[in-house]
Amino acid sequence: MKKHKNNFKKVSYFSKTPVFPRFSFLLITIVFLIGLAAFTINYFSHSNVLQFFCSLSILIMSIYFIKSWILIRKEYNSSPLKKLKRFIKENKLYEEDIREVGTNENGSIKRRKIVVNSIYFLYKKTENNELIIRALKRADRFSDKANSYETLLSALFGLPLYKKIDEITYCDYIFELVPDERIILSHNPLKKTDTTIRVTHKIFYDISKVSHGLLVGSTGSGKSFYVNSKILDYARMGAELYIVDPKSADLSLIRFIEGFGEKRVASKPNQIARILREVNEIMENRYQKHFREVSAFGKTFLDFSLPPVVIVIDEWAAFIQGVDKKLHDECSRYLLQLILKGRASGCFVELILQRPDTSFIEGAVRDSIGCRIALGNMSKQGYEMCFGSTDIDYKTITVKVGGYIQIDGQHNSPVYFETPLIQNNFNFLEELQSIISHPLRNPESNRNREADAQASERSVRVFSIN
Ligand SMILES: Nc1ncnc2c1ncn2[C@@H]1O[C@H](COP(=O)(O)OP(=O)(O)OP(=O)(O)O)[C@@H](O)[C@H]1O
Repeated sequence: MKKHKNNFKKVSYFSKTPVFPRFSFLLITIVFLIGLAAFTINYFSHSNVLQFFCSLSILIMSIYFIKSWILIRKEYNSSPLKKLKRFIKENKLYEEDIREVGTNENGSIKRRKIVVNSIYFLYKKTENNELIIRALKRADRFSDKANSYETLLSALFGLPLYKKIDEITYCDYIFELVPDERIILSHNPLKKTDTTIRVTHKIFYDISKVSHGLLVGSTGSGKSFYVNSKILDYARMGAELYIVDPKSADLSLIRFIEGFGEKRVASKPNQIARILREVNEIMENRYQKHFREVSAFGKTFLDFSLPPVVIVIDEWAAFIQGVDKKLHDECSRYLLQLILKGRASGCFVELILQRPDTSFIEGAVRDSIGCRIALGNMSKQGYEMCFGSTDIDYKTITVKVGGYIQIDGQHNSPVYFETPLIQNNFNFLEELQSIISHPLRNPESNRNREADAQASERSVRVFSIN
């Protein structure tokens, strides 16, 4: 079996069984015969001690070899190589042709069916415990169907398909050997701060590389619970949080937490516009102060110890539809600026929508959002508006907190995941309060926090003059 580039191993109809499993039976037989010969010689010798030790070592050796042989065969039989070879044969993924192979005794031409072409698969197991099966598209009769084996391959390996990536020259089927697990939210004493958002045990990202979030889902799909877990992650990294909750629902209760109040939590249109303006002002102020010189090239807010500033906006569509044109245009402009310009300065938007609609969020803006999530079942158009057009078959979501996620730089198509579990005894507001008042919350950025506060106060003054 040939090794392909990127550590892939190649399998086709023509692949041979590797040497060890192929000759292991022969090896065992040889060992057994040697043992038998030794036993016979030993039997006819007259020393009892020699007889005993010889018999014992023969017995141990035989057991060891038989066990190794069973293990090798077992490993080989369950290997992707053996399974894919069987798959190719049973599904006739090869081409035969009748060829002349000589002459018969009576002089007539001898013909035989021989295999002339086969589908080619590559496979590898990754460090993340994923099994990648790659069906090659070699411009032959197997190319058209290379992207249609998900059900068969799932059955072959007894694993659900995790991801499928359809490219011009190949189609990758990715299976998780160790399934991902949900995080269980629990009281988590702050030990150190970093800029990671944790989604599941396997899925997480750094906000300095992946900025902004879009969360879409119908009512009851788990959006608010999921955004709570994101808010805690942001709070742990020392972020300055602003909450926009036009429905005055659960999120607006954050105003009762010390340090939030009406200044940071808005429900009424004018308050919402003020908060959006304030965060824009902070962003512009940071650009003026830190990013004007050429030395700032390639730097981000982390290089200047600036805390992230995050604005969480629940039900953007409901809000923007219900305001007059002036406010609509103003708020839309602020949102757009933040999404397009916010990353380097550390100003981020977490946008929550009941359904993705291009009238609320345009394709180009959506594409600037690094982490996009659709919770619950959605129509094809719904998925398309959230992730752009992809070639994946979204499975029916039966678990309430299940959905699809696509993170820039990590996934080139959406993958299934389940949001962190929030148990009944977990008190989100208490946890947020304990994080916010923790002394470890990014002490070195306090100075910059003050500068931001001055900027936002200036913005409030401008707003009240307006
Ligand atoms: N991560 C979770 N852990 C535990 N329970 C959850 C989780 N997510 C959702 N639920 C359950 O589902 C219910 C609905 O979730 P949630 O309120 O987050 O939905 P939603 O999408 O925000 O709905 P709406 O748009 O109506 O506000 C919750 O009250 C809770 O019982």
